[in-house]
Amino acid sequence: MAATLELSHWIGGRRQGDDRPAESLNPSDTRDVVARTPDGTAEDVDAAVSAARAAFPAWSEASPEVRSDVLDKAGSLLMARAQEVGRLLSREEGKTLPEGIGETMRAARILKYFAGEALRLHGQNLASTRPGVEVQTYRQAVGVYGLITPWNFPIAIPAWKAAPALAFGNTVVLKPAGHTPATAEALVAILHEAGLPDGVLNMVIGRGRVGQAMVDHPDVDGISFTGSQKVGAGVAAGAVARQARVQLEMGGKNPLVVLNDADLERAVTIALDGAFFSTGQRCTASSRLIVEEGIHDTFVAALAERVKALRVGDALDKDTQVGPAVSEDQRETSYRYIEIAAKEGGSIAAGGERPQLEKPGWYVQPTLVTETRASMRINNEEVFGPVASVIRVKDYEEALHTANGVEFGLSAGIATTSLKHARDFQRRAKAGMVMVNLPTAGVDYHVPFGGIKSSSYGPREQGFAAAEFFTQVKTAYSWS
Ligand SMILES: NC(=O)C1=CN([C@@H]2O[C@H](COP(=O)(O)OP(=O)(O)OC[C@H]3O[C@@H](n4cnc5c(N)ncnc54)[C@H](OP(=O)(O)O)[C@@H]3O)[C@@H](O)[C@H]2O)C=CC1
Ligand SMILES: O=C(O)CCC(=O)C(=O)O
Repeated sequence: MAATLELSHWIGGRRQGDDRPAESLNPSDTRDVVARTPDGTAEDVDAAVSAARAAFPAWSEASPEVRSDVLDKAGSLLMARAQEVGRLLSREEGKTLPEGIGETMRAARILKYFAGEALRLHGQNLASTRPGVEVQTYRQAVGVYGLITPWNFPIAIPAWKAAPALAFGNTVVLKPAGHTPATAEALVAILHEAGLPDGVLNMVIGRGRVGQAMVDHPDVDGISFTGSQKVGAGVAAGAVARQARVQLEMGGKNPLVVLNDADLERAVTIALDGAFFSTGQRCTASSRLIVEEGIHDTFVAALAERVKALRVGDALDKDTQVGPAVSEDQRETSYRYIEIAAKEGGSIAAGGERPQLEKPGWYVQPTLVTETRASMRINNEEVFGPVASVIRVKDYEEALHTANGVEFGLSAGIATTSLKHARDFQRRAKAGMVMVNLPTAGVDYHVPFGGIKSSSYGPREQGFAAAEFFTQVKTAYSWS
């Protein structure tokens, strides 16, 4: 069994906190303690915010080249260690090793992308309505950002929040998810190794109260949060009450529409990927498969066969296609929804049972529930596990109506060979991201990411859009 890591907070450029009452466990084998960690308090948050505030003037006024170089170097270091960090990620979170290494590479590329963006931050020059007057806009750093991140992308999400914050001259306090502190710590350590000055990036490890203390802290200028809708709502309320900036990325109940004219093989493959890979623990997962009746039976039969063939197992085994759920809670949520769906009239076409594996882990058998109705709970509430449901519809209009008929609006996909329907779906799907003949999950790192309705709140994350949240605009007038 690999060694247990002894982690500490990062405050003011140093590791601090050697009382470690909390543990993160390997979900593939719960006998394996991945890390022992402190359980941070409001005092730790206060110390981290003070360090971030003290570091802000020098960092925000440094040449953008300095910030760019640090991010670029950190990206290179992370790429060089992608195997090692990816293995740690898979051991701690439970996604398969190729998924863990892939996510680590994605984080490295995000760091490099924002190294470039640091140099591209720009404003505008406008003609004034008054002759002889010039108007310019600038984007400037805001101050101290609190980042609250989830466990399902334990390195990519901290990277895509921290990299733009740092690139544009802000300083940061990161609170990683309680289930995955070790992976986040690897990122923070690499950024320091790359030359990040003390106090620019701080990390306080601990449970939800650490996040709450950041939301309530009067010297935190903005909060970026990814996680559940329930916690997100409280984060927004707390931040808005004291006029802090806030950005939330929350759940999804993402539809994949499959039309009669779809390429069957492609439709099945994208449904399998979108619904079950990464153990279905993606806010972009294709959890509702909305299938036109002419292709319904063939599609369901072909997909059920592929779902049954998925190999569930230890995330680090080379044959594993679906790793465990991150925690006992997440495993039980999946089985609870399978039971609810069956009680409400759904039929289990694949999975449903508990896998019998030797290792004590939080495994879930990938499950396909068919014959469901749009009104059922399985089609309205986020499960966040390898569970997908099928809704049969009579035509495209009913499919679109069903796809749009939930409170979420993150990602939506369609499998079709009809240009007309593809373009119409792109226009009319009520979602922040629309995919044609592609899985709803698995997005690029250099373009905006986010949803509408209850899925997201505030400015978009990632790509060029990240400057909106992590800078403030100043308008300058001059006459000469
Ligand atoms: N949109 C997405 O990508 C994600 C969605 N989810 C959804 O959320 C469900 C539950 O997952 P869970 O991990 O419990 O998600 P949470 O929303 O509880 O956790 C997300 C982050 O918020 C922190 N947090 C918890 N309570 C507070 C609080 N009161 N104030 C500030 N921060 C807080 C968590 O800390 P800690 O981990 O220490 O509790 C974690 O860092 C999942 O089943 C899924 O439906 C989950 C993860 C990602
Ligand atoms: O689908 C993706 O690539 C990103 C998903 C994501 O951000 C999430 O699940 O939190």
